[in-house]
Amino acid sequence: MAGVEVGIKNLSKSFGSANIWSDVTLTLPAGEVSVLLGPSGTGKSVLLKSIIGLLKPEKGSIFIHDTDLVRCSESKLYEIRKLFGVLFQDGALFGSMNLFDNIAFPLREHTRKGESEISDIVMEKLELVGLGGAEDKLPGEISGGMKKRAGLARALVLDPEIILVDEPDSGLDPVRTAYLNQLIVDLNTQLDATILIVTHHLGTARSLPDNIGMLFRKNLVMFGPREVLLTSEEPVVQQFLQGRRIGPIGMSEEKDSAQMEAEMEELKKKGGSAESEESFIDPQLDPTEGLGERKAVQRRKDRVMQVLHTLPEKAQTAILESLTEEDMERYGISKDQDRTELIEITYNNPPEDADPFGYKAMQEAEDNSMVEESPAGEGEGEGDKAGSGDPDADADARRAPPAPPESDEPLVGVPADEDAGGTVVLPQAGEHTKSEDEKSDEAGNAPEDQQQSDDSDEQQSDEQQSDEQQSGEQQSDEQDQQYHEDDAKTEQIPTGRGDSEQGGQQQDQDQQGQGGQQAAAAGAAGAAGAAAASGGSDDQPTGRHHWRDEQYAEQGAIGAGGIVPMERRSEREGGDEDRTQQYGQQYGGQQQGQQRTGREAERSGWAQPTPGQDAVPDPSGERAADDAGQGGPGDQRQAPPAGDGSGRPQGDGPGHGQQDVPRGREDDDDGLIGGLRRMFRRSGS
Ligand SMILES: Nc1ncnc2c1ncn2[C@@H]1O[C@H](COP(=O)(O)OP(=O)(O)OP(=O)(O)O)[C@@H](O)[C@H]1O
Repeated sequence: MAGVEVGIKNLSKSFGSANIWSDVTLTLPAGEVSVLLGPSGTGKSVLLKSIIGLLKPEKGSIFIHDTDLVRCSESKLYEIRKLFGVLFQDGALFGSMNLFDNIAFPLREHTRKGESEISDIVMEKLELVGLGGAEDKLPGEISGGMKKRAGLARALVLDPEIILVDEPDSGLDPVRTAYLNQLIVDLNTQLDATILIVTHHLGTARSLPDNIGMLFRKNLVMFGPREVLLTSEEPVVQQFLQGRRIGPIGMSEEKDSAQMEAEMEELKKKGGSAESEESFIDPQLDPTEGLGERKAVQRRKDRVMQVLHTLPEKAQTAILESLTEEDMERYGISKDQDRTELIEITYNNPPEDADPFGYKAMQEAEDNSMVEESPAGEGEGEGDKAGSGDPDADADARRAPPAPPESDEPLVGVPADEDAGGTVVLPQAGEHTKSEDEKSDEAGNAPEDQQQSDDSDEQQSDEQQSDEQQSGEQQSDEQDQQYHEDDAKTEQIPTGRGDSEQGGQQQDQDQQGQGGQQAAAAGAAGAAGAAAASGGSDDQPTGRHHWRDEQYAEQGAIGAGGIVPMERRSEREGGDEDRTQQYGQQYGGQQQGQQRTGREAERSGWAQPTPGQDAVPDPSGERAADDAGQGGPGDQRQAPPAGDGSGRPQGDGPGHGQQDVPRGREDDDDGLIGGLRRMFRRSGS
């Protein structure tokens, strides 16, 4: 069983007036490993927390199966979270529990397994991460690297289908990092889980993932197959991947154009060159011998071959060169076919059935979410009062019809700034300075807001800790009530089981200097979770809702949820098949009549030129808008979502997560692989 696809569309997140990122659109392909890069403070962790619903973006959608996490009810969110395993930056271990109990915690909380079974699972996971024999140690007695591995073991204990890992390699020595990376590849091989890793480690970024994305200047600069980023000519991507000082990224995230030009001049005077080193592609890590093949490899190849025509030439060349003889046979490419000619062919005759960006699927899901998830009883969407933390208000809100959208707000599921959404374009050096000023002016706030928000982190964490103390008593009662509101899973969860006590104990440990950072990580997630749950501002946690903080912190920090009962799993799988069929129907001819030009690539952020054009970014989106002939930058009616390059689920493929069979049918010329074959055969003859 493959992991679950995560579709993110036009997502925007701000804290107060400080925008963190806007219009982030990408797909984490089912069962593949993706890495998210970006300078410090660009909001990578915020994105991770948004994906598990610990933070609530103000715009956009996050689709898992057919549920939009941004708008779904709390109980639905709780359910979906069970699919996740999360490792936060500092492991977020309970300082007062030994490693065994830390790792056993989610099993004890969310399953009915007996102690002997729990013990087997815990020991197996400890062995897996190389911590066999350390089960009796307290977090305060082990190294940072061991804490990370223990956190990973805990994230894995419920066999998650989506694994989010925030900087697994920070503070680790290079050898341990290499081991950890190998472990992640092996896990992906064994679990076939969808994995997203935030990292600053270039070796990890180059050798581990199937896909790479990068956040910069409040945008997702790119997201796509690894070959695209690793061969990219975008200055910011090159600078980051080569770890150079010269380039758009400065000490405080970015430089203005004047500073950059001055640096270039200086460099030239010294006889240096501003040209970057030749980009190169490291081989991807293979699973440890004996584990078998990583299923994601073939799935990814199939997917990438369908979007080949949208990728920059260098990436296409790299992908074509990586094909084995078997692959060439699979896609109907003859051995003596010229690579340049192949690129021309894919460009001019893209596979007929491919819907590489899955825009329609997300649109459809959004429409469905308007119809299915808005009614009373679910309590989501704009004006959602359910989840406020007040059981009476929640009950009222669930009974009440959905509030009509405010005039300047989007309809549920439809981005307000449709014309500006979706396109990831790389702002030019200096442009950001201007737009930031403009934004600040518009909001009536100085750019220092961002700094203030940085500063508020610590303060928030302190406030939260004191909230934790105050809200301990209140927690048990309210938590009981909340759990009773949730459906069948209530039975699985022992209510109010000393959680506040654990929070208190952890804090004690922190005050003793043991695991302070862990608590901060868990606390931040919890604070955000509380706000997300209340549907209110997520940057100002209140004591009143604080019992939720701990609940969310646990869910977030400790594997993000409970085990999915078998009957629910089958429900989900069944539902998924239906959806796969639905996608198949949707896409059955959806793209056929659609014009496929360089516009798609251009819109996708790869800066792929139309023939005869230079590969220059289109920062304003004007050229793209011209091409589209209507709308503004990011006109979703014409353009696919930005740069995901991931290929949303296709009719007969595993893209939607539950089928192990390779995408496309092999024995005839139908399906997507058939389309690829026809395309190449046309050219080969
Ligand atoms: N709960 C919060 N309230 C207010 N601001 C926040 C909150 N969480 C994060 N931020 C702000 O969001 C911005 C992005 O933070 P984030 O931790 O996501 O960055 P990052 O890219 O992960 O950085 P790093 O690589 O250094 O870990 C920062 O300016 C941070 O101060």
